[in-house]
Amino acid sequence: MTSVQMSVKDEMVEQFLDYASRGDLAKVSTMISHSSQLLNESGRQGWTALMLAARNGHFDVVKALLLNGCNKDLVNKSGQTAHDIAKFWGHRHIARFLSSSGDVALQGILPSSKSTENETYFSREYLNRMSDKRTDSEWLSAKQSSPQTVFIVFYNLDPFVTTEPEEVNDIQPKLKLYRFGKDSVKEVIEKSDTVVIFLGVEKPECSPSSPVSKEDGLIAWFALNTKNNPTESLKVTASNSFFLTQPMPRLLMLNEDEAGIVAQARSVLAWHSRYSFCPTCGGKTKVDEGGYKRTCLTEGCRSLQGIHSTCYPRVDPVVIMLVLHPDGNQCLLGRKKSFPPGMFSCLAGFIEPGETIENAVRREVLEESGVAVGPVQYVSCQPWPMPSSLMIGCFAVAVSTDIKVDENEIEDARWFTRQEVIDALVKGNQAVFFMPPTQAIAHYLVKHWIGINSNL
Ligand SMILES: NC(=O)C1=CN([C@@H]2O[C@H](COP(=O)(O)OP(=O)(O)OC[C@H]3O[C@@H](n4cnc5c(N)ncnc54)[C@H](OP(=O)(O)O)[C@@H]3O)[C@@H](O)[C@H]2O)C=CC1
Ligand SMILES: [Mg+2]
Ligand SMILES: [Mg+2]
Ligand SMILES: [Mg+2]
Ligand SMILES: [Zn+2]
Repeated sequence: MTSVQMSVKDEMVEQFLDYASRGDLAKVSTMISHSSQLLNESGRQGWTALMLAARNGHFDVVKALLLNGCNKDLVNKSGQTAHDIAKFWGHRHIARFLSSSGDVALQGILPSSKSTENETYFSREYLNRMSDKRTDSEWLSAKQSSPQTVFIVFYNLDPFVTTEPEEVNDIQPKLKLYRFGKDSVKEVIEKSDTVVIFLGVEKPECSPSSPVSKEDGLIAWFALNTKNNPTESLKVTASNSFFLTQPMPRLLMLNEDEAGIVAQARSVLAWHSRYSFCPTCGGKTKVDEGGYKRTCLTEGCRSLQGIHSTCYPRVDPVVIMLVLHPDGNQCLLGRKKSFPPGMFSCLAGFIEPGETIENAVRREVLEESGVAVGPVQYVSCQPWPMPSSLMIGCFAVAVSTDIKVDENEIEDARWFTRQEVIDALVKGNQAVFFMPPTQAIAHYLVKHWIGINSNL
């Protein structure tokens, strides 16, 4: 670097520190937008802009510097942080603000947390689960023999579906679950490898046109799964009907009501297919409570004492997060090797035992992208029956912005501007990159961020 270049840079730093010291928010913001490196520069005695603003009580400037990602832990030549300086000079509100780890400033990036329950694909409850009926074996067997009862059938966890007649010629026809009556599945139910579970009863408001049952007015639904191809034994009348192999992405082609039913049925049936024996002693188990419990048959087995957590279907919590840049105008998206070329999505990861949602978000983002995260805000969730995850969707604000990808887990991660994201949502795969389909919570999170921040 020549001495001329050095002095230009030094002059810029001096200017920046002077504006911060005088509390000139507009000038400070303009200079940061041109050169974010200024944020952590220091002048005489190692004083940074944050220290000078804190010294002179300029709260707005302190906030803006933190929002833009400056390091509040730097010390001057006397070993003081900006927090120490604010405290010494009696600016208690600034000291408090700095000691709250700057999260308050970063919270400004997040939308206000109105608690609205947002519906996602796989989350609609078409059935009332009526868990109290699961232990009423008489009621359950009466319902299994009722002509109004609906059975849905899975073969190795693939549901039997039919195409809507008028949509057969569409490029992507909508799929419907094939609704069997008791006589059509009788033979399959009798096979020893078949597992039958009770799903619930139709909510009257969801299915006003359905006939009501003679006994108690309730239309019950059951699901069954078999490991041997049951096609020969099933009585099917519709022509365009088949087992839906390759669940992803084809499970996303169901209507919203039925997607919710599949989320419930597939996850519980997947649990049965993976936990054939007692996980504690390896002994045989019996299916109880309408398919919602497997009880070990070995006398004295530890699984029968205390908390019976191995006896009930499991759900794996997964965090999925849209990480927002401290400038509020970019978001972090990544891609796994297995994604179709050009697709980027939110980062995601399994929550580990003994971990909060917020800490799992911070750990997974750091592991996969090298980006450090501050505040985290829950947005919405989505059951994901592949086989039994609950996707917990969050916004998170980055406190560092350099990316270092963990190539074992993902192939690439990048900051995308709001405009690039809008283009991807509007133009689909004609844009620089494309997003997962609308049914994925990743898509929902991105759209929610754009919607919330747009001035439209
Ligand atoms: N709905 C949506 O929009 C999206 C849904 N998802 C879903 O979220 C889930 C998790 O995302 P992902 O990024 O893969 O998670 P992670 O980042 O946690 O990485 C998963 C890998 O970690 C290992 N692993 C560690 N702990 C577990 C555990 N408790 N259960 C299973 N695997 C574990 C597995 O390795 P190994 O297999 O070698 O044992 C697995 O391949 C996936 O099921 C994915 O389908 C992801 C993105 C979007
Ligand atoms: Mg991970
Ligand atoms: Mg991951
Ligand atoms: Mg993980
Ligand atoms: Zn056991």
